[in-house]
Amino acid sequence: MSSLSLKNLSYQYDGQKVIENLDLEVAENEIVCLLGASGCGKTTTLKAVAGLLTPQHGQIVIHGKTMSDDSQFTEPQHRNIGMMFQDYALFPHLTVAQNIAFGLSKFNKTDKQARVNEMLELVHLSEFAERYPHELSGGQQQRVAIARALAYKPNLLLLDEPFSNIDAQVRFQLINDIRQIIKDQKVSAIFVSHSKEEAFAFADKLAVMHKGKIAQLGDAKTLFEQPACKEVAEFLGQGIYIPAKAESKREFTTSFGRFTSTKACEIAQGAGQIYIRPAHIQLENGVNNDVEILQSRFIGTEFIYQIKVAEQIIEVPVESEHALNINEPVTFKIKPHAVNFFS
Ligand SMILES: Nc1ncnc2c1ncn2[C@@H]1O[C@H](COP(=O)(O)OP(=O)(O)OP(=O)(O)O)[C@@H](O)[C@H]1O
Repeated sequence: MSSLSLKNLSYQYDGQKVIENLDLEVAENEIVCLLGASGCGKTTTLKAVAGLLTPQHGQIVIHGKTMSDDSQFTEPQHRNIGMMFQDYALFPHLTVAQNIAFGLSKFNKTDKQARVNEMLELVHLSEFAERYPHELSGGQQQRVAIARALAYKPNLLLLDEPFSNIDAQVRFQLINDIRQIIKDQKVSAIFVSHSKEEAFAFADKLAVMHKGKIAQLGDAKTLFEQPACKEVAEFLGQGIYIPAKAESKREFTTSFGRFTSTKACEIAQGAGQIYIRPAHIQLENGVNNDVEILQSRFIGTEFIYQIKVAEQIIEVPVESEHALNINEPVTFKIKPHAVNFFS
């Protein structure tokens, strides 16, 4: 059974369509990241799942129970969902232990104390039980928030930009810790982020949103290597489009020469474009084939060259030992890789 199933979900604010016929399935114990450009409807989707707004159309099913469809609506407090938002929303006048105990009103005193202790241990904050939120670091506050969200054993956890206030230096350690906590508790989670690096580190699957729909759902490697559309390709990493003709599923002709993909591209047919990421570009001194070096900078182990090619600008790293002589002609080559072709 899916943990969460969204079917044909639509939502509009004052006539402005934000989510349109959105479908999404989250499996049990799976962490899915809603990823996409600002304003594409990520938070609105999360709020609809939480029951904080009422979709105009569609169905929301959590663990086999319909929470919302055209004829019914379950209030947020009856959805058994844990929520965590970017400001953590801890109660400043309550201690860490009291914050975690907050949602446990249905537990008796002994069970409540046992569950709070269990959660404190889980997030490694037992010795901070009597502190107040302002006496904790950002990462510790966030661990309290996750402990509170998990304390009453929710069916589903919703996290909106949970790592955005965390210092970059500790962020990835914390992401690993919290991922492990969620996995240990065998809860499914939907997580909203702007950052693909966070999504790659935290989620099992990514759901890239575009114009109120899920453009593609899959694991990070699949989305990165086989994006279903230009929006997904571009969102997951910068690149440039090179006009190309598919001679077969593997052979492509471009103005930079003939090129063989390392993997068959099933949709390749006729004239189109291939999407080239910096890692697929090889620059070397030789004959200039319509590439212009705009800038170069040294960043330690490599040089970064900003180049203009096919009327687009891209930054390409080159290891120091292969540094270019930028006063001489430069050749643009496409390295062997699994091609992304768009017709
Ligand atoms: N209460 C509201 N009233 C009217 N429009 C709203 C409201 N909340 C959000 N919107 C609009 O709905 C669209 C989607 O908003 P949403 O917050 O879901 O986007 P998002 O993908 O989470 O964006 P971000 O990444 O910037 O947080 C945006 O165009 C936003 O301006």
